[in-house]
Amino acid sequence: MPYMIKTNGLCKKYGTVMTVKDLDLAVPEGSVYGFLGPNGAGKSTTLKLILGLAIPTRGTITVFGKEVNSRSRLSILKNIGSLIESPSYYGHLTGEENLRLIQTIRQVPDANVKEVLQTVRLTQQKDKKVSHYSLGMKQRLGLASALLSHPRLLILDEPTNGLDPAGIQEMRELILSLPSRYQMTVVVSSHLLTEIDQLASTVGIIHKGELVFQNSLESLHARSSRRLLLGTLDNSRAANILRTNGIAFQESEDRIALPYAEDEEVASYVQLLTAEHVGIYRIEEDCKSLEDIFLELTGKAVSL
Ligand SMILES: Nc1ncnc2c1ncn2[C@@H]1O[C@H](COP(=O)(O)OP(=O)(O)OP(=O)(O)O)[C@@H](O)[C@H]1O
Repeated sequence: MPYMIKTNGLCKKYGTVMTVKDLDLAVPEGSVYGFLGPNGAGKSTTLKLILGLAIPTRGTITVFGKEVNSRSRLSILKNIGSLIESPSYYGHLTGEENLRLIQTIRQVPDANVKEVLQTVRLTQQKDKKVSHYSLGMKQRLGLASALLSHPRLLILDEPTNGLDPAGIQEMRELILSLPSRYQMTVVVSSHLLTEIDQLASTVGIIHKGELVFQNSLESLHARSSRRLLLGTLDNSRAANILRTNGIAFQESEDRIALPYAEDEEVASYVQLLTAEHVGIYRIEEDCKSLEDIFLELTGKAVSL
């Protein structure tokens, strides 16, 4: 699979603390890569390393198949759009005027300004002063300036932070439309599982600077397997009987957890246990949620 970004053993130390540890990121071309982790996990640091805004302590970064170093950095950066921390603007200028300034500096075709304003749905407000923009509008203007030169790679650090629900929804729809509209790869970081769940095709989960999961969103979902929880009056006897009969199970708090089974199989478990006089008072179906999986991976409750 062709990758837009690959990092190899990437490390960043601040003082004595290893903020990013041995990170092997692999961002497939054309994907929306959701970079998920609790606050302080090292997401922003990693993104800054990729953008050359911080220097790795160890390890390598490859973007567009080229290793990022002091010589290649500028030519690589030309093809990356980014939105990291709050973008700064001239408040006394309009949205369009701000974009025109960037367009001139970056020597991007004139027509791109109109086009990106449309993409981020700011055409109607292009003549308003930016100081009168809402936070959501400012964030969309930031996205517009990141898109101005039609980069092949877009890096967005917590792009919905601080937005209201309508702003979040708008930003989400926008991000989802980008890969096909511009044939670009998007990396988007968030501490919100639900957000990544709605945006990403590939997910990387970082915890305390380490990558604890990296795969497709489907494979993350596949971990949320269904199972059966059995409540019996004597769990240790029930466990012995199941074990003797070669039935796989796990003891889970005050329940016995069995892999999901069809009706007849469930009936046979009941028969087996009741024949041995183990009282069954409850059978329930349970599905490990994405939150449970996140908790397993990071040992930390997820924000929703
Ligand atoms: N320039 C710096 N100097 C020293 N420590 C830093 C620096 N930048 C980040 N850190 C520390 O590195 C750790 C990871 O920070 P980082 O901003 O990468 O996390 P994050 O996952 O993006 O979280 P958040 O969503 O809270 O920004 C934090 O403990 C932070 O204090």
